[in-house]
This record gives sequence, structure tokens and C-alpha cells, in this order.
Amino acid sequence: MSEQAIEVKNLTFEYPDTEEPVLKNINFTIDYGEILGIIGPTGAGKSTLAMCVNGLVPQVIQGEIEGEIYVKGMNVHESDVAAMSEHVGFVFQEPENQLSQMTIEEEIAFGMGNLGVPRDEMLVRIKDALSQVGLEGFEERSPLALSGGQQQRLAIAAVLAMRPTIMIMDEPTSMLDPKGKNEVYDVLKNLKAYGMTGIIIDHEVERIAAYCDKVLVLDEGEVKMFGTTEEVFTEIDRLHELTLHAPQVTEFLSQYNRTFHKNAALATTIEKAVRSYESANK
Ligand SMILES: Nc1ncnc2c1ncn2[C@@H]1O[C@H](COP(=O)(O)OP(=O)(O)OP(=O)(O)O)[C@@H](O)[C@H]1O
Repeated sequence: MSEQAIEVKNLTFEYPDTEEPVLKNINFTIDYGEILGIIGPTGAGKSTLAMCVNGLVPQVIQGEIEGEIYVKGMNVHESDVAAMSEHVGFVFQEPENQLSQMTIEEEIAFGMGNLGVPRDEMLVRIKDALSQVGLEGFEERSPLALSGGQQQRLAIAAVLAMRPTIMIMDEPTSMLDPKGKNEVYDVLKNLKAYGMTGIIIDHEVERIAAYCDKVLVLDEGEVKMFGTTEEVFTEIDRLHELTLHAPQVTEFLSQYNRTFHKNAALATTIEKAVRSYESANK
């Protein structure tokens, strides 16, 4: 097995009708079991980058590509999209656009059918996937008779049943209400506990801070920051220069240090921030 789950080397990509590349000399790696969060302003190239990793760009959505991408040591450009779908699952923004079948069971079976999974094995995987996303017993229901959060969990279950090593999620909760967002993130937390490797694009930095191991900041097609979640989110001035912000707790601690001449460590989650604030006050 290759050392890294994903390796992107000198990736540059241009759509046929864009005047300059939308991705410019991108380099990063993700180890097995790591979750990478990608953040950046709208139009930065986040979705395009995610679709390069599973080969959708440029094999289905065409354009001019340079550089190399390796997934589990396989060169993505030399593998077709169908073959890649065995290794890389993709969950999109809008749940209903990913659902096409009459029942939930058929919905989950659909992707597996394309991979040639035998019927007996399918039944086992359907049960397993539904239980992982908390939709046990819903097999015969119509996907349309689900809430937005449930539909997105179903879309995740359909991907999980294909047993990919890597999951890519492009703003999977942006169309959901707060309850739906929490439902989906609860599922994602479980996947992380299982050791899933993943990429998640989300504008909500609190979610990224709580869930991701590494963060990549993309702006105008360039990697502006890349590092562990702590490394990236504690560079507050740099984030502000890029018109982004750190999680609210990190912003709070930074402002607190500045205002009261304190030296609290810039934590990125509430749990760590409480401890940091307490130590700064001792
Ligand atoms: N199919 C396409 N053909 C031509 N240009 C495209 C295509 N898809 C995206 N673009 C352009 O490429 C650039 C990057 O788009 P992309 O969707 O990857 O950005 P993004 O960071 O995901 O944005 P958002 O946060 O709004 O989803 C944008 O300027 C966009 O207009």
C-alpha cells in the first residue's frame, strides 16, 4: 500500500471557457485515516479540486489538466471514473439530486449494481449502511419521503455501501437546516471513528475545526495555507487577509489576548478554549 491515501502534485486545471487556470500548481497529501477540510471564498476552485481527485474532472467535465493525482497509489488520470468510484465516494451538495430510485433499498443497491456486487452481499451491505447512518428499517420507503438531513444521510449510505476507502463531500450540509446539519455531522463523526479518509468542503469553520485533521485554504485557484487544523486556524491575521475567519472561539481568544494583554493559547474548539482561557487567568 502506498504511504499516502491522496497525493496531488503540481495540479493545474483550466476549463475550456475560462481565460486562466482555475487551479494553479496545487500540491498536498492526505494520509490514510485523515480528514482534510477545504475552505476558501466562493469561486476559489474547491469543487473543481474535489472533482479532480476522483477523475470527474477532466474525464466527464472536460478541460486542460497538468500535474498528477494519486489515490491509493493509483494515477487517477490513467483510471476511468467508474473504476475510481470503487475507491472514492462522492457526496454532493443537494441531497435530492443524488437520489433517483423508487425505494431506499434500491437507492443503495444502485451504485453497488454498477460495481457488480452479488445480490446476497448487497443485502448485507444495505443493512449495514442504513445502520451506520441511522436509517434502519427504512428500506421500503421512498427517498422522497425523507427530510433533507435524512436524504443526505441516505446519499452517504449509498456511497458507504460501495465501501470506498476515501469519501469526498462537497458542502454536504449547505442545503440543510440546523437539525439536518447536525444529523449529517453526527454520521460523519462516526465515519471518522471508523478511520475513513476524507475530504470535506464546508464554509462553516467551526464544523471543519471540530471534524478535520488538516485544512487547506484555497483562494483564486491557489493553495494559500495548508497544515493541521490548529496550524491553519491559529494564523488569524493571515485568514483575515484572505477575507476568511477562524472559528469563533479562536477569534475570541485572540481578541481577548489583544484587549487584556493576555497570553491564552489559541484553541480551535470550545473544549480546548475553555481550558486555555482558564490557564490564562490563573
Ligand atoms: N463547468 C465549468 N465550466 C467553466 N467554468 C467553470 C465550471 N465550473 C466552475 N467553473 C469556474 O471555475 C471557478 C471555480 O469554481 P468552483 O465551483 O470549483 O469554485 P468553488 O470554490 O467550489 O465555489 P463555491 O464555494 O461557490 O462552490 C469559478 O470561477 C467557476 O465559475
